[in-house]
Amino acid sequence: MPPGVAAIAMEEHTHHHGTAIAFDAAPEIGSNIRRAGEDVAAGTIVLRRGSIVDSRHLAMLAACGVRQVRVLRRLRVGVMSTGNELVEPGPGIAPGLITDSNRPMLLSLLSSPAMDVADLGITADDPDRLSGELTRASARFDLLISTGGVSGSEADYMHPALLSAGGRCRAMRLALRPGKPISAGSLGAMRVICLPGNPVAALVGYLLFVRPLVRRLIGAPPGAPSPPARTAETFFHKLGRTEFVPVSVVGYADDGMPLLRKLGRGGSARLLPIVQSDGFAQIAADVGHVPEGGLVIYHRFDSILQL
Ligand SMILES: Nc1nc2c(c(=O)[nH]1)N[C@H]1C(S)=C(S)[C@@H](COP(=O)(O)OP(=O)(O)OC[C@H]3O[C@@H](n4cnc5c(N)ncnc54)[C@H](O)[C@@H]3O)O[C@H]1N2
Ligand code: MOO
Repeated sequence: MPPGVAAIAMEEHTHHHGTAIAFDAAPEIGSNIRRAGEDVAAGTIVLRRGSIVDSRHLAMLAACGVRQVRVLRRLRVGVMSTGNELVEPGPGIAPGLITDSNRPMLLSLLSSPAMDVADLGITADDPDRLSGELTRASARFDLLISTGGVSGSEADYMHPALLSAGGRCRAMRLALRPGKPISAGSLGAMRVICLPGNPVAALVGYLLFVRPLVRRLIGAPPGAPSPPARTAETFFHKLGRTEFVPVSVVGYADDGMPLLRKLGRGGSARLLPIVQSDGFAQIAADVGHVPEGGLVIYHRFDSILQL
């Protein structure tokens, strides 16, 4: 800015007459001038310790001429599928086999600049191999997420494998549908969450247990609670387990809340309803059928699938 300039007028609001310039209107003193330090005065705190650095902060740091900041190291997370029946996605599949859909889902759910997420592939239902994988993983990761092998039948080995590797583990049956069987524990400093194998059960387990834990470990504040919504029809529900059902928004109630309709027959192994729906409705364990117009919690996929 040349010294002594009091205001800037836009060229299109002026007229040239030879070497003279006429203004359409007298410019206000200071107009169209950005003064050094106007946005950030010297001494302003632009980023506090403990902040999650996102794109806005990167712009600010760059604008302040900062080339490096100290950050926490990334959380190291391993994702493993278990099951003899599992194969990698690809065209065609032999009878009796199942394509591994949990791993791509979890790897995507966990992708974040705050984390280094490693794909540990598929491990067979073999207690020694699982235990070996867990031991190797404990030297590399802060957190291991597995799916499959937790429902407690003879061929479910996550719980025994974690114990035989020298870890701690609790096998639980939660009042949750889908997502009843789940195990959790640790091996050395590595935390372990063993989600059920059924894909929708794995997703619900991720949302309820993995996501909050990961947010805490990377220093992010707890996610905002999901809001209530109203049912557009009766939601039949058996007492005893909190249920997550795929729903679509079909309109808005008089009070402005979304009106939800169930997406056909859900189920813990069925991916199509969750792809065709907008989110999950959560019906509490101690609530029976929810009548038309009744309240449920509505977890929108477009917010809960982000970390
Ligand atoms: N004896 C019992 N059996 C089962 C119980 C129970 O309480 N007692 N609970 C049922 C419920 S509920 C669920 S959920 C499942 C979860 O069991 P597991 O974690 O042991 O899972 P798997 O048997 O390994 O797999 C279940 C189902 O999901 C398929 N699967 C596994 N991994 C994947 C993957 N990565 N991608 C796609 N699909 C996967 C697997 O092939 C099975 O079909 O247990 C019930 N049984
Ligand atoms: O409860 Mo399991 O998690 O339905 O399928």
